[in-house]
Formats: sequence, structure tokens, C-alpha cells
Amino acid sequence: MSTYLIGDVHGCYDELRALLAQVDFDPQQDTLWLTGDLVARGPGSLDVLRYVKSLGNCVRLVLGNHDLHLLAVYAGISRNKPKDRLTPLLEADDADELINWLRRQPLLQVDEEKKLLMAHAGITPQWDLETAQLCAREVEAVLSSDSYPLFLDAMYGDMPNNWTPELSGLARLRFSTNALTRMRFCFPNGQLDMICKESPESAPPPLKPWFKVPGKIDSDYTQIFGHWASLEGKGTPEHVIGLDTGCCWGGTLTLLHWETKQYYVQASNREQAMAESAVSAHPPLSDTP
Ligand SMILES: Nc1ncnc2c1ncn2[C@@H]1O[C@H](COP(=O)(O)OP(=O)(O)O)[C@@H](O)[C@H]1O
Repeated sequence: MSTYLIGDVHGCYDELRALLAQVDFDPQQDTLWLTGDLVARGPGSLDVLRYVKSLGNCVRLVLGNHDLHLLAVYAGISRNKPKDRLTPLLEADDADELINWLRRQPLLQVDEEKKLLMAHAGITPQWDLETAQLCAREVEAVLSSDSYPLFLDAMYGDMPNNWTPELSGLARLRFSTNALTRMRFCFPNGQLDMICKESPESAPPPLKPWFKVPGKIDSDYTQIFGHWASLEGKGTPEHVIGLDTGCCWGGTLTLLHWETKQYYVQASNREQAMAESAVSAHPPLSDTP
């Protein structure tokens, strides 16, 4: 009965299966937490969704910005960017089923027994846990309703970037989505900065990584997030754990075994795939003049 937490899979299906094989993952006994961004960039988004959906109740995942973008592309609201490698998924016979399952997944996971919280980007310092749960539930309700395309259409954009309980309607939903799925840096008052993508060391003052701005979540909780591959899991306070280690960029896929606090990593297949495609693109020596 183990709890495994894995960072952003981003379509790296083979690496996901290899990592789960390393720990003898047993879907009948174990629980698998996934930090979101299951899809895009890596080659196997379709297989990842099929596999994770097939695992049923042993999975606790959260949606990431790329998962939301997929929903918008499938709804005809946003453009399918070739670098996301989503076409096989968009054209699959079971795409409808997969998309309808995906849009019913949460944006925040809370386990009171284990004192574990998980959101793709993290929990903005402007929210206490009750507000985070309320705001996540509001987005989840609209995403699982029939009017979800209206929300996806209004989701893009960086404003508003400051939480007040008076926020309402689509602006409130946009704030909550940005806070839970896209946030990296905040101003010292906790206001979101949606522009900076630098490393924490090179970010312009007064920006700080969200987890360095004093927040309102009790430090009894461990907060798990993904989204920020360039951190390589480093630089967070003890009770905040970043699990995205950039598998789709040639990094690794990281798993944390919660009960033992042991980490496992699986190297990306990307370098190998690129080397193989370079070899097959090269003309046979006998053909060269
Ligand atoms: N509210 C939103 N505003 C802007 N982009 C969004 C939003 N939600 C999802 N996205 C998607 O998130 C992805 C962001 O990609 P990018 O800016 O490269 O960041 P990342 O580092 O997460 O890959 C794009 O596919 C974009 O369409």
C-alpha cells in the first residue's frame, strides 16, 4: 500500500511505465499522484491518457495548463501547435471519451490524513486552504459542466493577477486557473506575475518564486507541485516539493515514494530517440558521392 507521486509526464509514456516498473507499482494496492501536464511535448500523450484513465480510482491527478490547453484545442477554441505533438490524440477514435474524462479531473488534491496538497503550479500565497479548495471547486464545476467551452474560451490571459474575494464570473475563474496551473513568480504581496520565466536567481526584483512569499497554508501540510522544470526540484522550503524534472526536455521523470521519502528517477528517452532519427535521416555511406 504505497503512495507514489510523479512529476509532469508530458506525453513521456515509455518513461512513465519504466518508472512505475522500477517501484513495482501495483494499481490494486498503491495510489499514484500525478502533478498534471500529462500531455503535450512528449511523443505519447495518447498512450498516457489511455493508461492513466485505465488505472481508475488508484490515481489522484490534477490538471495542468497543457491539459487545459488540450481541452481548448479539442473544443476548437485554440490552435493545435505542432510542437505539442497532440495530433494522434486529437484524431484517436476514443478522443471524445478521453477528453470527457480529462475535463472531469480536479485542479487541487487534498489528503487530510497524509497532510498532502497538490496543485500543478502550486497554491498562491494569497489563498488559505479553504479559499484554494473553494476556487478549485468552482473551476472544476464549470469544466465538468456542458458550458465548459465558454470557460475555455475565456481562460487565456494573465489578468486579473490579484486575488480579492470580490472577484466574480469569468475573471475569478481565470485568476483561479492561472494561480493553480500557471503561476511561477509572485510580487511580495502575493500578486501573480504571469510573465517572468527566468530561474529564481535571475528573476527581476521584487519577484520571488511563489513558495518564497509567506503564505497562509499551515506548514503541517506538504505541498506538491510540478510545472517548473527548470527548478529541477531544487530551492523550495522543506514542506514544498517540486517534482517536475523536465523529462520531455531530455531531463528525467521523478517519483517520490511518500512513505519512505525515497526518490526514483527515470531518464528521458529523448536523446536516444533523437540520435536514432539522426542516424536514419543520414544517407547510407554507399550513396554519398
Ligand atoms: N490561461 C492561460 N493563458 C495562457 N496560456 C494558457 C492558459 N492555459 C493554458 N495555457 C497553455 O499553456 C501552455 C503554456 O506554454 P508555455 O508558455 O510554453 O509554458 P510552459 O512552461 O508551461 O510550457 C500553452 O499551450 C498555452 O496555450
